[in-house]
Amino acid sequence: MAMAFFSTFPRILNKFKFTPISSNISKPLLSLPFKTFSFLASDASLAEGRVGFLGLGIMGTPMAQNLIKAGCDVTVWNRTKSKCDPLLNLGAKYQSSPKEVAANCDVTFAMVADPESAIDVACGKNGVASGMSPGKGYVDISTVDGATSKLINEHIKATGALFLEAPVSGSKKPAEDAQLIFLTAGEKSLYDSVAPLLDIMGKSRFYFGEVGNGAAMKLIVNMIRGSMMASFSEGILLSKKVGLDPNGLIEVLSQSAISAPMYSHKGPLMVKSLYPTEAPLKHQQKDIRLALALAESVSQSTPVAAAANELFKVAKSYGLSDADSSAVIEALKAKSQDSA
Ligand SMILES: NC(=O)C1=CN([C@@H]2O[C@H](COP(=O)(O)OP(=O)(O)OC[C@H]3O[C@@H](n4cnc5c(N)ncnc54)[C@H](OP(=O)(O)O)[C@@H]3O)[C@@H](O)[C@H]2O)C=CC1
Ligand SMILES: O=CC(=O)O
Repeated sequence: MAMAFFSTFPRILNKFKFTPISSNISKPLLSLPFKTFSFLASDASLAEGRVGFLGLGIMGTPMAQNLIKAGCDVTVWNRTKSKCDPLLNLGAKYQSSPKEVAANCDVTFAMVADPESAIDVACGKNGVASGMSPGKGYVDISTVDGATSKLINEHIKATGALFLEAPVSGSKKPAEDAQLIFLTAGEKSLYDSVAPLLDIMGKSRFYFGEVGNGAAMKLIVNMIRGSMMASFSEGILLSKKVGLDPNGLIEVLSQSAISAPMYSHKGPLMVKSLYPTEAPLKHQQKDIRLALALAESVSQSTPVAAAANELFKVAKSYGLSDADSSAVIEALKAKSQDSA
C-alpha cells in the first residue's frame, strides 16, 4: 500500500536536523531479541506529513508541543477545547472532532484517559475511524488493555488504514523532556514510518509484534510501578514511626541496589505530604486494575499487585483520584489513624 506520509517525515527531520534514531536508543535494548529497529525511508520528495494529536492532558500537551517545536505540521483536538489554546499559540491547527483531525492528517496520535475514552475517540460518533482511509495511520498512545486495543485495530483496519498501539512509560517530566519510552505493537510498516515522530517525543522505543503486546507490557510495567509506590509509602511511614528521618531512607535507597528515580523524585515531596499531579492516581489504579485482569486471564497469581490495588482504591475513596499517584501514602496514614 502506498503510504504517502511514510516518506515525508525524513524531510521534516532533515529540515530540523533531527538526531538519527540509532543514536538515541539506549544500549541495553540492543540485546533484546524482540527489539526492532527501523530506519527512515529515503524518498524525501513528497509533501510534508500532517500529524494529528488527540487528547491534550498532562501527557498529550507536552508530547504535541515537542512535535510542534520539531517543526511538524500538527493539528490538535481535545474534548475540552480550551486545552488546545497553548498548542494553537505555538502554531498548531485545530479541527472540531477526532474524525476531522483524522480526515485532515496523514497520521493521528491519541493520548486519552482510559479504555472507554480510547474507544470513544477512535470508534464513536465522529471518531477517528470515520475520518480514516487507506494511506493513513492511527497511533494510540493511551494506556489501555489489549482487548480495547484490538477492538480499535479492527475499526481502523476496516477503513483500509493502519494501526499501531504505542503506550508510553515515563511521566510528565519525561514527556516534557522527550524522554518517553514507547511500547509499540501492531502494523510494522506504520511503526517504521512513525519512528521519527516517536523519536521526537521519546528516548527509546520497542516493537512487540501483534496488537495487545504493547498494551500488556505497559500494564505489567505500571503494575510493578504501583506496587513499588505502595511499598515505598509503607517504608516512609514506618521509618517515621520508629523515629528515623524518612529523608534518610530516601537517601539510602538512592544509593542502594533497589534505587529508582521515582523514589528520589517523589519521596521528598511525599515526606512533606505534597502530591503535585504528574501521574494521576486514578490512572495508576486503572493500570493495576487492568493488569490484574490480564493476570487473571492467564491464571497468574499477583497478590502483591492485588494488595496495592486495594490501597489505591482506598486513596480514591478519600477523594485523591486527581492527585498524584504518590498520594496513595495518604490511604496508609488514614488506615493507621483508623486503627489507632
Ligand atoms: N500522567 C502520566 O504520568 C502518564 C499517563 N499515561 C497514560 O496516558 C493517558 C493520558 O494520561 P494523562 O495525560 O496523564 O491524563 P489526563 O487525565 O491529564 O488527560 C486525559 C485526557 O483524556 C481526555 N479524555 C478523557 N475522557 C475522554 C472522553 N470520554 N473522550 C475524549 N477525551 C477524553 C481528556 O480530555 P479533557 O481535557 O476534556 O478532560 C484529556 O485530554 C492515560 O491513559 C494514562 O494512563 C501513561 C504514562 C504516564
Ligand atoms: O504511567 C506512568 C509512568 O511513569 O510510566
